[in-house]
Amino acid sequence: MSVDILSTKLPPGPTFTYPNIIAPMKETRTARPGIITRRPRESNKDGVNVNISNFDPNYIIYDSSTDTTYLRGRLLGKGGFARCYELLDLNTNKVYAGKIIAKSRIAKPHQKQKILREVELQKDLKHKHVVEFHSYFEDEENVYIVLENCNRKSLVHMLKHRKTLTEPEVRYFMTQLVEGIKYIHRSNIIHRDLKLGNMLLNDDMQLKIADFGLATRVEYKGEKKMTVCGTPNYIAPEVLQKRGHSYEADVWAMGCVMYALLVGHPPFETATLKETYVRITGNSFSFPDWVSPSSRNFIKRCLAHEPDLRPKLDEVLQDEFFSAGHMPSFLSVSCCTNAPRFPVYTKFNRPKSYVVPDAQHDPAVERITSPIKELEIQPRHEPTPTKREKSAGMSGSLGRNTPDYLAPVQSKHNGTRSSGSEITRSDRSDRSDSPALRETSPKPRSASNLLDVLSTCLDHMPKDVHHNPETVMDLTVPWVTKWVDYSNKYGFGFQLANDSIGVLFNDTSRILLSPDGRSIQYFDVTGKTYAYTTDDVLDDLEKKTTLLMYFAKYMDEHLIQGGNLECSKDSIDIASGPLCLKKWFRTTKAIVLYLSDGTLQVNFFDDHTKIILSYQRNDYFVTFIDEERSANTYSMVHLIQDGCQKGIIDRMVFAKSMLQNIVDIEGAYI
Ligand SMILES: Nc1ncnc2c1ncn2[C@@H]1O[C@H](COP(=O)(O)OP(=O)(O)OP(=O)(O)O)[C@@H](O)[C@H]1O
Repeated sequence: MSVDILSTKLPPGPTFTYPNIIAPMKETRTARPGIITRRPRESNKDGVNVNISNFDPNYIIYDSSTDTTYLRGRLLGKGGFARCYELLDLNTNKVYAGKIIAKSRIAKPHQKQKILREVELQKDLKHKHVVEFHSYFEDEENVYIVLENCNRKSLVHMLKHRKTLTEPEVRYFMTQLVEGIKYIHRSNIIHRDLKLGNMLLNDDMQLKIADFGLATRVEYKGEKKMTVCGTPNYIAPEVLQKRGHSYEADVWAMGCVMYALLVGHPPFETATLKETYVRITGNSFSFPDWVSPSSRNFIKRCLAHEPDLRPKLDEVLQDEFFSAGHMPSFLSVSCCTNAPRFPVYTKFNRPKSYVVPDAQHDPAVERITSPIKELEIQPRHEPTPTKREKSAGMSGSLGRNTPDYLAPVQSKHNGTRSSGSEITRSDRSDRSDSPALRETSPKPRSASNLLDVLSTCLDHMPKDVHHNPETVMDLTVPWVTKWVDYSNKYGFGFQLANDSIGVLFNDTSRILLSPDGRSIQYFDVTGKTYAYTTDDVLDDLEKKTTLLMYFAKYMDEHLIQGGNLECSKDSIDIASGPLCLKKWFRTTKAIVLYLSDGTLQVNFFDDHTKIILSYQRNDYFVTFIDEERSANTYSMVHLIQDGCQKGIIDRMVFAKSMLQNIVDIEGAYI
């Protein structure tokens, strides 16, 4: 809670005149249950989902001045005067934060004054780092201030869980705080109560400066304010000493906020107010060892005893603290409780200028002037033959192109293998008599080869089996663990089992964030690849990189992994580059995902089961993820021999028709 400290001992500040803030108050009343004629909707016109179960249909608040009915929802917090609740506007279905102040609590004139000042100063402010004012009204019992909803609480709550924040997080919040204060000062307002509790967070982890209850307007250039107000731990020495203060008092508080975020408590905090004030006026504070030199320097600059020596807000973002070191482009809400893992950052040498040859196809790379590193996509090549393959006389693509077990499959297909006989490894070495297969199967990872193998498997496996075939353990299956289809606007986001995250944009370019979250690869529409780090994003790829981060954040916060299928983080890069989603499409039944290593995944909409067909360790496998999200992988060799349940076979048949589509559309060599 903020307090007008020492206010009883000091002469009052400039007299507050009732500002012409709101049109003369019209009659308002709290509506009674039963007057709602419109059923709350589950989403508003911005497409934002509203959880209507959070709102009490029996608690209705009515603003007759605008004929707006609100439902009261969850309690967001309590202050000295106010209780703040989520309010659902039934006209627009938008959720706001409503500060509700009981009139019985604001009987004294200065209390009412505080509220009016807050409204007067905040009502015209519009900035992404300042809580937006929506409306103000009264009824017989309460005063209501309706504000932008910041439902991730405040930096106080975050610090309570986390104790201290990492330097990149502090850089992220401080940059936003500076932007917000710069705007407030440009509007001739001094906030005078900047502290962690007044730094609110919305769902996107954007900082929003709140609580203008102690703010004041500077009426003329050079005006000094005399009222002693603020929150003890954050109050500037010139305010305390009544020397007259101005915007610089906010810069001081900014230094206190940054110190608190890094160290866990404000710089002058002591057990008593008196001792705190002695420290503030004596400029006595120190840093624990772990605070970096650039953080210390910046905090020291903000905490200069003389206001004129503090940095000017227009310049602060050039301070080394902001200009060097990692600056996250977004923070996940999980940061409220757990420290994020940030990459180790390396700086690349940027060539001075570079223009992508036919950038006009790709708006986001129209003016690439500073690619960090251009990588040509290597033509897909076959892996070098293994020793075993060499000694077996197999070389290059021929040996690889015919997977071990296909010879017996083929011979069974040709009627040369007696039914029921066991398929063994030694059987499979007899592959030289399968030329047809070789001709139609140019690469083991190609869609056409997978299609052939799958067809053979389906043709020959026993159909009336009720038992589960032998499962394969210890296999790294590449698959899409999460996806989000935003192709009506941007593209298709996906997360792979190795934790890499990517987006297949509508313009056919692709972007991929490595599993450790450090490096990004961008594949433009012509197939050129650009590699850079999250710390050093190519200017012209900022938009797509930001979109990638939004997709990542969305999937992190809203989606659960589609099955319990473990995958080691670094184990599924393939010879031709990092694993990536190559194609996707939907049917009415399923979504079909085709990966760059030739893996086909089909996610069925009705029961959320999934089938994954992959080529691993020279064999083909079928992975089935059931309704309970539990995964089992079978070798196609075993399936041919032992069969499997009808449900799996049906899904394999469907996958086959999807694969046929891919081959028909894209050609055999995709
Ligand atoms: N826009 C908002 N969105 C979400 N929560 C909010 C919002 N505004 C305020 N709150 C919550 O409500 C609490 C009370 O609000 P606030 O501190 O402004 O009340 P107050 O009584 O005017 O404050 P003070 O005691 O600091 O004078 C805050 O601590 C915060 O948790």
